[in-house]
Parts: sequence; C-alpha cells; structure tokens
Amino acid sequence: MAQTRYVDRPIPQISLADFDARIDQITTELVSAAENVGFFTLIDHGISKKDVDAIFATSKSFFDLPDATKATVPWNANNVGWEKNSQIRPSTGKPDSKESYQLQFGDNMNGLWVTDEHLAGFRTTALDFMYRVQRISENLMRCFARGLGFPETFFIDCHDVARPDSQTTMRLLHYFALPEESDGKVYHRAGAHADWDFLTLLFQKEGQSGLEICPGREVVTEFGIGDEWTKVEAKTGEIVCNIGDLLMSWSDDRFKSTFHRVKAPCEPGDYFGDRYSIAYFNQPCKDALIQGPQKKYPMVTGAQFTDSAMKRNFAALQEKLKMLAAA
Ligand SMILES: O=C(O)CCC(=O)C(=O)O
Ligand SMILES: [Fe+2]
Repeated sequence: MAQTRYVDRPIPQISLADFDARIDQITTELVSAAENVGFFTLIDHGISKKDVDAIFATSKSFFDLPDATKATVPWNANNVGWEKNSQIRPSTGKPDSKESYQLQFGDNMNGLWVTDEHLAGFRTTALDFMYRVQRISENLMRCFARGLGFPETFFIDCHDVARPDSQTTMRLLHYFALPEESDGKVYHRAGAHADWDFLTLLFQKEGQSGLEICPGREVVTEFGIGDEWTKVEAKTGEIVCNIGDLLMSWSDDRFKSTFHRVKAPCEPGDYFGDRYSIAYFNQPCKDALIQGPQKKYPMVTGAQFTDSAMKRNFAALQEKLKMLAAA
C-alpha cells in the first residue's frame, strides 16, 4: 500500500473557560476555526478527565458484553442501537472494522436501551453524560448563531433534545485490535467521510490514535476527497469538534465540513490496538427550517436535509461498489 502523504496543519485549540464573559472572543475563535480547518479542539469545557474516563469505562463494559446480549438492542435506520462490522463507507466500499452503539434522547430508543439486568445503570449514566455534552453543544450553537447573524438561540431551538422525536445521537465506538503483521487484508477503521450533522463532538482516549483529517472541500454538495492528511492527536481531556454538512450548508459553505477518517493501520508507527471513541452528533429537529443567510441553497426541513444526505451517501456507495466490481 502506498505511503500516506501527511501535512502538518495546526488544529486550533479553543478554551471555553469563563464562557459567558468571553463569548465574543470564543465566537471569533470558533468562526475562524470553522472557516479554515473545519476542525478544532475544546479545553476547559467543564467535563473532567475523570468523568471522560468514567464514560469510556461504561462504554467498554457495554462492548464487553457477549454479542448475543448486544444483539438484544439491534441497530435500526433511526440511527439507534448496536451494529458490528456493518457500516460501509462510499470511500472504501468495505465495512468499517468496528462495533458501535448509538443512543438518542427520545422515542427512537424505546426498547433499545440495554437493560439494567444486563448492565446496571447504563441508561442513567449515558443520558447524564449526553445532557452534559448537549450543554456544551448549545454554547457552541450560541456562538455560531452570532457568527452567522441569527438570533442567539436559533440553532439551539432547531436542535431541541427535549422533543420526543429528537435525532441527536451519541455513538459509542469500539474499533477492534488488528494484526500488526500484514495478513494481506486491509481493515478499515472508519473510512474517509464527512459527517452530515450540524456539529460533532468527539471524545478520544489518550494513546488510541488514528483520527486524521483532510481539509480542502469547498462546497457541501461535492463528495471528493483529497490525499493529504493531518493527524489529530488522541487526548483524553480534549473534545475534538468538526463542522458537519448541515452547518456547512446553513452557513452557505462558509464553514467547512471536513473529510476525516480513522486510518486503517498499515504503516510503521500506526496504532493497531483497540480504539474506543465517543462521537456526539447534533442533529436537527425534523421540522427545523434550514437556509443560510445568503440563501445559497433552497430552504429545506431537517427531515429533508437528512434524507438527501443519506441518499447522496447511498448513491456514492453504489458508485464505489460498481467501481470495485469492475476492477
Ligand atoms: O472514532 C472516531 O474517532 C471518528 C468517528 C467518526 O468520524 C464518525 O463516527 O463519524
Ligand atoms: Fe465522522
């Protein structure tokens, strides 16, 4: 396999300390990060390292359950539940070598919370953490609304997690340890993709590296991926944030939804061990009305936006599978 081409791009680090007093400064920093790299990390966000370690321990205790138990809460197309080796990305045409458990706040989770009998306290612990990440997301939404000239609570209202049909999702991820000696196969961890939500907040565990980004996308409607990657370090205390396609569209392509991946380890220095991460996807209410201040794209609802993102993904996947079949 050809060696990856890497370039060093600084990933802005933004402190949320003293948020209310520093909101103007934080807004300036967030807007600049969103316009340039599309990725940034947050520190002083109010969730301690100890609490992040605790949620990773909870996540591990779920993934340590037997597959038969995890299969009692199976994934479905509402983007909830457990899946294993089943997500195929258009960039690779192969399933990611991982398992994930997707959690939401509302009715989509009915029957899909792992029961107390299988894992005591899981639901309470997970929801408690989800509300904390939601509060951080809402502060960021206030800044992005200011930056784009919307009323300050505009994006918060459009992503209301108190609604029973809320789509916002926290995804626990577990990438399996892989053989360091090549067995001739390529094990994709998370193939290159852009997220289609508003904003993703990602928690990583120190040492479990692999996340890489590939900036350079100009319009939300384009699927192409460049070939120069930048590594994002895995640090337990930081939250890595990336702009999703929804915010890119809502900003008339001013803010960048950047392609990223968890690299298939294959080169010296790559990390082959188990990797646990937690991604929090801010998804719009189905009836939210989406259009940027410059009206670059026609107005659509949250439901329509998600639907067309899924269709675009599906079409790109079919194209890739056709190419693989012809090769
Ligand atoms: O696990 C990671 O670090 C990234 C996950 C990701 O990009 C995703 O699930 O969309
Ligand atoms: Fe992603």
